[in-house]
Amino acid sequence: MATPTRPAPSPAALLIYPATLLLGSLFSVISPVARATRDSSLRLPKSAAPLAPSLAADLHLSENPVNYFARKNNIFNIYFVKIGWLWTTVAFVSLLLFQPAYRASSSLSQAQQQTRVRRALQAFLRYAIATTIWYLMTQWFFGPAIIDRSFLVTGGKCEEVMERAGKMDLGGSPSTQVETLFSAAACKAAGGAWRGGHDISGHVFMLVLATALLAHEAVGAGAFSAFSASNRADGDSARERKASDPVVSGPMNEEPDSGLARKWSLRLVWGVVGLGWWMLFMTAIWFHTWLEKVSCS
Ligand SMILES: CCCCCCCCCCCCCCCC(=O)SCCNC(=O)CCNC(=O)[C@H](O)C(C)(C)COP(=O)(O)O
Ligand SMILES: Nc1ncnc2c1ncn2[C@@H]1O[C@H](COP(=O)(O)O)[C@@H](OP(=O)(O)O)[C@H]1O
Repeated sequence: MATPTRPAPSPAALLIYPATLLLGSLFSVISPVARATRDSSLRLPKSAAPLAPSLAADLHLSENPVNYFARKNNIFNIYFVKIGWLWTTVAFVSLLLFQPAYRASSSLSQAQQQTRVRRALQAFLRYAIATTIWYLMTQWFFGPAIIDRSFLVTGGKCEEVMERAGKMDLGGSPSTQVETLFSAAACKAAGGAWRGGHDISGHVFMLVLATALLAHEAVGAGAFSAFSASNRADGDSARERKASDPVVSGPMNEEPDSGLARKWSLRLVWGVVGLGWWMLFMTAIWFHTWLEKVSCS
């Protein structure tokens, strides 16, 4: 029997992201609570309010809205999303350390050990690529991040700071000035308003990337463990197989895994994925325009 070492999750599963954004956006339009929050807290011209939640975000008007998740200072935003890549990294490392699919051990044949090391390296490469993409899109791209640059290219600017820059010399090197004016974080820190352009949601981008990466890895690692367990239960037929067959790189003759760490690492990963999905849904309801949300998923 061939061993399904890493069943690939179906690409159709990715449809959950556009579906989530669509559902959140619909909810934001039809929910009386969402409408009431917008109408009372935005204090924007009535015609502009439903179309411009990101404008409200810029103006810091969503600090005490009715719904807890519509607040920028909600605990999940501060301690989970704002340091989301750290959570992603911790969850990913726990998979690599504790899932039998990646863990080499002395009780395995050499061929099996090599297979696991190769698998772990491939997983790390996937993580490194995702980390690089996240970094370039949201943190730094030879200066301002790609999301910030796309905002500027589409006509956005840091309004208050631009005005002040017109009145006085900012000092420093030319690159310091560019950093000061052209990144969303620097603009908001300087008390400016990041307004006018197409503001792709960094939250949506990061949450989609992180949850897809972790879920993809967890499905493979979980299936490997389940297969391993079912093979151990079926001991007689497993013993009939050739333990040293290097082609069959599956887990049928492998050591019993250290159950607790394996279970908890999967729980951590699915916890991060679940909370990530929930925060994505909240962003879809309370923040950004339709186009800004959809353009980064
Ligand atoms: C060319 C090949 C290079 C290979 C490089 C590979 C690197 C591999 C390993 C390197 C280890 C990196 C470890 C990263 C550790 C971290 O977790 S970084 C610190 C944590 N920081 C975050 O998680 C920040 C997450 N937040 C954001 O990105 C933003 O807040 C946001 C969610 C995008 C929202 O943006 P706002 O402006 O706040 O709206
Ligand atoms: N689910 C969520 N919960 C709380 N705040 C959110 C959020 N999604 C987006 N925001 C806030 O909305 C603003 C735009 O975020 P983004 O462009 O990343 O989607 C950010 O404000 P701040 O930059 O003032 O923190 C961010 O913190």
